[in-house]
Amino acid sequence: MTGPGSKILRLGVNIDHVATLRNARGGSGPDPVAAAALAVAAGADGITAHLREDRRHIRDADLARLRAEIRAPLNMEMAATEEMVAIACDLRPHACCIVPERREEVTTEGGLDVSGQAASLAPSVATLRARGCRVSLFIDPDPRQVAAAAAVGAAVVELHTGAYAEGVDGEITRLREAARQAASLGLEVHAGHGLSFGNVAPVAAIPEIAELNIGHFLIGQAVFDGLESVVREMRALMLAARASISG
Ligand SMILES: CC(=O)[C@@H](O)[C@H](O)COP(=O)(O)O
Ligand SMILES: NCC(=O)COP(=O)(O)O
Repeated sequence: MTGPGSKILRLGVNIDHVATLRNARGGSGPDPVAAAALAVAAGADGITAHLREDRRHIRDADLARLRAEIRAPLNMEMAATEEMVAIACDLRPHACCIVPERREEVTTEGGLDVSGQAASLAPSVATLRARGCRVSLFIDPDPRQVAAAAAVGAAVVELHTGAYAEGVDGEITRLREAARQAASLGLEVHAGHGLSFGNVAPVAAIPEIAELNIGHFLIGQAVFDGLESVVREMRALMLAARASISG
């Protein structure tokens, strides 16, 4: 098939908030690695896990088990700190997505300021690349940030969809334009944050986007429908939206 709708669209399932539930009681369940296995069995194309500096959800041992036990690409989200770069170099996940982190934040509130921190980010990107990781930068859909991501040597940008999910005016246009710009610079384009059954279609229909990473909604909805069912439904919605734009 040719045309814009023929491009690949993968679903990466973020299992962080299975670990949030586990950590609420300090025991071993629910197990985020078992959730990852179920998600993959239901059609997830990859697993995303964010090792926060404060270890509020995913822990080092979870990542080691995800790497050893899950037969799907692992996308490790991380801050660009010396500690995290060393862990990623040891773990060698398929991809490393560098995100901004503020210890007191409830969630990842915005994208990385790549243009303002290019000098400090470039060595981390180079180190991770040298270890064979595909480096992704989690950025707002801002033309300056897209250009800076290409300039520091990233292979991928993940566009932060949080403002879009909150209904900010004009955000879908910014996402479309940023995706087009990134693809024209040779970057692979991903997107994620705050996506749900109700808002995923317009983002999935952006032809340059190759991957969506979705977590909080899927884990929450799984309480009602089961994890396998919500992963299947999300993939179906994404692929239907993408098919709707094929020429
Ligand atoms: C970077 C990102 O968007 C995800 O990691 C998401 O933030 C889930 O983790 P938190 O809810 O801890 O931010
Ligand atoms: N990078 C975005 C991600 O992994 C999932 O974000 P969310 O769906 O948990 O908001």
